[in-house]
Amino acid sequence: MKASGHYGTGSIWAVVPVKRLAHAKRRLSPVLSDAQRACLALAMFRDLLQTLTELRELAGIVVISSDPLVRSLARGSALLLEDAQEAGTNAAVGQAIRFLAARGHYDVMVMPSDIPFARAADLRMALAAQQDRAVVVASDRRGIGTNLLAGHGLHVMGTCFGDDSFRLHMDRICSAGLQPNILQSPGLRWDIDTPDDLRIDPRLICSPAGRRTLSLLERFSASGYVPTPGPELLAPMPPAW
Ligand SMILES: Nc1nc2c(ncn2[C@@H]2O[C@H](COP(=O)(O)OP(=O)(O)OP(=O)(O)O)[C@@H](O)[C@H]2O)c(=O)[nH]1
Ligand SMILES: O=C(O)[C@H](O)COP(=O)(O)O
Repeated sequence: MKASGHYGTGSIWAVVPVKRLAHAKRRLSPVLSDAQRACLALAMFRDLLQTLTELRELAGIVVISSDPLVRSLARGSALLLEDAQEAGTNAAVGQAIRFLAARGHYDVMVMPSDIPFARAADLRMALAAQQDRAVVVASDRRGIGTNLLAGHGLHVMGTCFGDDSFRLHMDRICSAGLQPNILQSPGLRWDIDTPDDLRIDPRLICSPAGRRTLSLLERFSASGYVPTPGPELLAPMPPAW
């Protein structure tokens, strides 16, 4: 494929849709200003992109966005697709996975841009779990949303990101006669959607992933916009990490 971007040795393409920053994270508007939400969305995306670029096991990364800043920061690491419609997550993801399928790339790993704590090890697990006729799914920590969906031929199955997406994806995988492979990993479970999600799990604080996001949240908290994190935030990671 002829385009700028990051190209590894594998066959699976990572796909990340990114909304225009000015419209991002509306559910955080009770606690963060417009500018803060845009900065947070950008920090989370950059953390995830950095981790993805460490994964030589990927074929490459596709970022689909109309946001000029997102596009300029991703240039050089990802293949950029313009999201002219801006018609929501599924439309953007659909465009990206059809683009790849049309070029003979059927293996994809789709993630929202708000999972900054996803570690390279988590994503490697997802890549390894993606086998023939298996679709890998990781939910958010509430078991309601989908933080990762990976499989072969997802452009045929389609995606159902949005309300209750984990259940909808599971239904769709089963109806398609595919095998759901559910991935449980703390780094993948923590997306940041609501004010409650800003109280970051202490186990994530020492994670190698999410550094920009954490440092931004610390700055917000110092300026009094979000609840000040307690001392538990500095607790060491448990041995499992
Ligand atoms: N390219 C593109 N990405 C989108 C669009 N809508 C949402 N996304 C991305 O899809 C993922 C899930 O987005 P949402 O939950 O709808 O939006 P959000 O900004 O995370 O949060 P809210 O505004 O609070 O709903 C994130 O990576 C978004 O940036 C869109 O219209 N185009
Ligand atoms: O289920 C979903 O739609 C995903 O979790 C992505 O969206 P989010 O930004 O709401 O996490």
